[in-house]
Amino acid sequence: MSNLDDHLRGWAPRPVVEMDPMPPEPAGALAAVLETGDGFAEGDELPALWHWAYFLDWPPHGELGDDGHPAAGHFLPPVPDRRRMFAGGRLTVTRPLTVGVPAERTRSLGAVAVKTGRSGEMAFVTVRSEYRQGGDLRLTEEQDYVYRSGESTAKTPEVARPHRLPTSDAAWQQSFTGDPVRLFRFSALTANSHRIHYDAPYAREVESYPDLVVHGPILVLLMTELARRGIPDRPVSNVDYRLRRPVFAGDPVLVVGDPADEAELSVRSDPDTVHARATVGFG
Ligand SMILES: C/C(=C\C(=O)SCCNC(=O)CCNC(=O)[C@H](O)C(C)(C)COP(=O)(O)OP(=O)(O)OC[C@H]1O[C@@H](n2cnc3c(N)ncnc32)[C@H](O)[C@@H]1OP(=O)(O)O)C(=O)O
Repeated sequence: MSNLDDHLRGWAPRPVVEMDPMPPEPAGALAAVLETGDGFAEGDELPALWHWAYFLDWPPHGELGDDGHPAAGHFLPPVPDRRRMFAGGRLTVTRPLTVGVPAERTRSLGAVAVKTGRSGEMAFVTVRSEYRQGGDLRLTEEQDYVYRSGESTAKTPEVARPHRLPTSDAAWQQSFTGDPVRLFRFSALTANSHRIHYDAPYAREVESYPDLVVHGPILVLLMTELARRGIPDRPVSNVDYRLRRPVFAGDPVLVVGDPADEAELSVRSDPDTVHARATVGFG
């Protein structure tokens, strides 16, 4: 049995129910950070995945670890020297959430799996969430987090840093380069205080990344938004995504996709490296 299996044996956090009044302001702030041009008022539908700006955790400062993440948390696994990344997830939209209507979220532990990849032993922890308004199920979501234990060495498989955009003949294309100000604003908007996203000396010297790490949720939102704008007359009904390689601040990437009932999107850099993939379905 592996080290991580030892630490995770018997870990079984109970489900947690939380409420959020769902005011328009966080959606408006996310529109500003992503530059979508959307405005929100009470009664508007929230686009798929924009609930990531709601139900935020703000633990007291003294409860944060050296990495800026909460030192302990209900769905944070008991792994020593825990290092976490967002690895993937799935969303099903039964009906979009309505801005201005209080929502209830029930979170529970889904799968826990220890796997060995190119970067060594990792624990994949899936957190399942159901979102309801007025008692009706609106969203069902699973999010996969990957946890490693111990000192960081060369955790990212070697890949050349991209300097220019790849070419593509995809119907949908959008270029993106993460910069420290946008990353800082997204961290604030999602209450994500992990230092890899806004503290460059920490990201380089402690976690051995070449630069600030672009939040996985930004990449997933860029793909989902490209699809939402590509087929504006059909609502997004499901999103399935996986984050494969980190994107670093200053590195240009191209978000691409083609229209389909189940549209395939990706975030790519040159040389032809896939950083993230998503399948977006429409109702
Ligand atoms: C928010 C937030 C944090 C962040 O935003 S962090 C920045 C965003 N996240 C990333 O940049 C992650 C990028 N991805 C990676 O670094 C790697 O893909 C990862 C997840 C470390 C895995 O890489 P490996 O090369 O070590 O692993 P393999 O590709 O060889 O796969 C090994 C087995 O693992 C399975 N697997 C891979 N990805 C997933 C996944 N998303 N879900 C479930 N399972 C996964 C893969 O299938 C292999 O399994 P086998 O059974 O086939 O062995 C914040 O903290 O809140």
